[in-house]
Amino acid sequence: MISVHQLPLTPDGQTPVRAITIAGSDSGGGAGIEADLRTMALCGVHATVALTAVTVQNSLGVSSFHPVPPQTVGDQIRAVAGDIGIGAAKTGMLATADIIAAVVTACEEMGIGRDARIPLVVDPVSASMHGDKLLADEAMDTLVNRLFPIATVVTPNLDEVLLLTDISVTDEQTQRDAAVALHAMGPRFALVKGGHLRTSRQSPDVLYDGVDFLEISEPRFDTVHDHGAGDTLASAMTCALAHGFTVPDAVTFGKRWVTRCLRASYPLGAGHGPVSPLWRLGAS
Ligand SMILES: Nc1ncnc2c1ncn2[C@@H]1O[C@H](COP(=O)(O)OP(=O)(O)OP(=O)(O)O)[C@@H](O)[C@H]1O
Ligand SMILES: Cc1ncc(COP(=O)(O)O)c(N)n1
Repeated sequence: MISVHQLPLTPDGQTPVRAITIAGSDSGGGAGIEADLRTMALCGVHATVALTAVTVQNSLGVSSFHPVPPQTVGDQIRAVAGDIGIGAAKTGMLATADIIAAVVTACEEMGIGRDARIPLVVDPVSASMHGDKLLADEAMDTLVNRLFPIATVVTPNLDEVLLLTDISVTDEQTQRDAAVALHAMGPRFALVKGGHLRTSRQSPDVLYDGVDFLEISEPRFDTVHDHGAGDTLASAMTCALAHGFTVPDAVTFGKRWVTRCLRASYPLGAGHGPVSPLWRLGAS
């Protein structure tokens, strides 16, 4: 039975497991790299970073963003993987086609990807929860043609599923159909998140490996404070992979983790507050 307390914390003075998040910064501290750093720290993982973009963002939305030069994004991955070493990698907001291409090149060089030593979780972030674009329209093809084929697992939400596959997920069957269509794009596993399936009292996520489906379901919370849920799930999965879990076990761990973080989410600003891993510190 996988529990949210399962990942071991490292004793003082010893080097913990390491992971990298390749993602954008959220100035409001709810999603993006800031969410990844919180979850990774509280999963006992030393988080390293390849920053892809600076967003101007708060609880009400994203007003603008500024991409980091693609060469600098790739060089951050090379610098970290070549010295510190990483057990697993995660991508979030990638902003432009040129950044995606630079990430793919650096991952291939450093042994990151589905057929390499270091597993790669790809959260194909296309827009914020407020509907503000975080990926250039023309970058979708590069995401699918270059990044998906090297992904260990892709984790789209239902809006991203619609953009990627033209499938509108409304029930279990269409969620499975979408997982099959996404798997055909090249990742080893496709995870279709059911967070936006508001008709259900559950929040079912479906994982597909080309043969078997695994449905991982937890209770649904009626809350508007769910900012950063997707990043938190993907980061927790990345931590579990860095600790040596299989992909199905990492997804099960990540799902339990994000559910616990949704239970602990809090209001912030006038809009959507963030999911919170701070419960792990023992406050609630
Ligand atoms: N209201 C909710 N109650 C329970 N679980 C939820 C809820 N909303 C989302 N989840 C779960 O949280 C995880 C993230 O799902 P979601 O579909 O919200 O991703 P996302 O839209 O990419 O998140 P983000 O808001 O960070 O972009 C999934 O495991 C999903 O099932
Ligand atoms: C930098 C960055 N990365 C990802 C998200 C998606 O998160 P959400 O869907 O909760 O807005 C975001 N808003 N900002």
